[in-house]
Amino acid sequence: MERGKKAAAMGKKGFSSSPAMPPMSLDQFVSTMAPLIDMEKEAEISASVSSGATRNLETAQKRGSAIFNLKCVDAQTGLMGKSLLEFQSTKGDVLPAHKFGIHDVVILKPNKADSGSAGLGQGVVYRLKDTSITVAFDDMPEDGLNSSLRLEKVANEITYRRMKDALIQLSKGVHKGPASDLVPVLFGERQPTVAKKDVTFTAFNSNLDHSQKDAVSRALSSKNVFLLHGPPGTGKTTTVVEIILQEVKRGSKILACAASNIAVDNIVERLVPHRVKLVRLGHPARLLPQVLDSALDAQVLRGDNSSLANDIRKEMKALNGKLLKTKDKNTRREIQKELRTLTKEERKRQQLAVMDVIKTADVVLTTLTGAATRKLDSTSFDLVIIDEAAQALEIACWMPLLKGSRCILAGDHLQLPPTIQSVEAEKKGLGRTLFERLADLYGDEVTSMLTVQYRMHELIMNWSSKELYDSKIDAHPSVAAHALYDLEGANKSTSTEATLLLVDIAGYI
Ligand SMILES: Nc1ncnc2c1ncn2[C@@H]1O[C@H](COP(=O)(O)OP(=O)(O)OP(=O)(O)O)[C@@H](O)[C@H]1O
Repeated sequence: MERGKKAAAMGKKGFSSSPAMPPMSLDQFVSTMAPLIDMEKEAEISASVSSGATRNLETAQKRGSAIFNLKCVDAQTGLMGKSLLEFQSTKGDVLPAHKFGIHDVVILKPNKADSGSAGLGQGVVYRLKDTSITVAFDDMPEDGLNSSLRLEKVANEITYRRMKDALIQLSKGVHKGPASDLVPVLFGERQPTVAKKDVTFTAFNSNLDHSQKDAVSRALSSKNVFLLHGPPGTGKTTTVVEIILQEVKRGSKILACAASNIAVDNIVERLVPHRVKLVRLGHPARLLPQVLDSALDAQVLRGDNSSLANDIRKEMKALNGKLLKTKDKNTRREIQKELRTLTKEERKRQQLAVMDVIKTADVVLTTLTGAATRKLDSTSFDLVIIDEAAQALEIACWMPLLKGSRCILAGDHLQLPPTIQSVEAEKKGLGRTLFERLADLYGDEVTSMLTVQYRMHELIMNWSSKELYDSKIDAHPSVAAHALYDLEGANKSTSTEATLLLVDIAGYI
């Protein structure tokens, strides 16, 4: 909401929410961001246990970043070979107060283990109820499950390492590689360009409104960068999906990302009915059940190389059995040699299986952090699309951007900014997004704003339209006058008839 206030106070200067800042050079960006990423990492670490500052378990428990006195009540294999372990409290029905969330990375330890001790396994929170927590582990922890246990939340250091790596790549100057022509445009050293002829297209979605069609056409014409500015409910994701479909039709290979897993899954779900060749990268515990079929792990399991790897594993199991029974030194040496060869072959087959899937996909979808996976090291893309770009740190956007020669960012920098833990890093500019920076740098030249909203009554819309969007937003007739009592099962009454009630809360908070 801070953004809204800021923009309103500034007198509606179009799509920029902050005073125009001088363009930032690549060198300035690198030198400003490096210490800010460290500050943010420290802030996150101090809010978790296991790695870094907070070694005091009592404090961790009070803060909710460790849950003690757990028992394992169920162990199942699922989610493409992952082990799903369910834990409940040994001390009562409801788990103690905690701050664990779905998708958090956690370590399982014996209840009484020292704070610095190695855990029984590391996994990802898959399901959370008042009375239990289910964690997905890559491998079943070998022992210790029958004793009293605890879970510790781990700071997600991989994200910071990957952001730092992207910064290092940028600092070296990106003269080669897929993004070599894009980087100078995104730092104002070279002007953005567009196709000489207007691009016409036949829409897959016949309901697109005029602002959505115009945005798709401009996106298709852009040669390096395009900003899709989507105020609330104006069909930003609907438009992103249309752009992806049009680009696939043109033969582009696309990397589509967003900061959150849910936003990525949202795009996957909308592409699947169009039978696009796509793959969703990411830990299966973090994906919506309805997109699991598109997951890399699921597709790898269906591939030829994967079944070969499976055969090899069976062969290795048999050889290991033989090894246990054999006493003769020469025979043992022979078996061990064969096992080493098979291990290499199995790893190669696994890698080939992954590469096959990625190579044949027209659209690869993942989170921004996921785009830095080694699995994509040798893959480049014609287009990188980032949804929710105004809620993502700029440095996080660079993880996918370094893999492509063109980019489209979709978002609304007049809504909530990215969440930042370190107050100091925020003050020093970590939260200034690439979307906002490019909107300041190039404005209308690279931006289209969607102007029809499909979500709210026009009375609700009018305030934000007037204060933030230059009164350019219209309510679609299907929602412009819809009221609560129009909902199925709702009765007409004074409270369902009112559309907008302003309550003065002065004195209440
Ligand atoms: N051209 C259209 N005709 C009819 N309905 C539409 C159209 N475009 C979008 N919608 C509907 O409007 C709603 C919002 O669309 P979408 O999720 O694409 O918007 P968004 O801008 O990404 O949303 P958010 O504000 O949550 O970011 C959806 O229910 C979608 O089906």
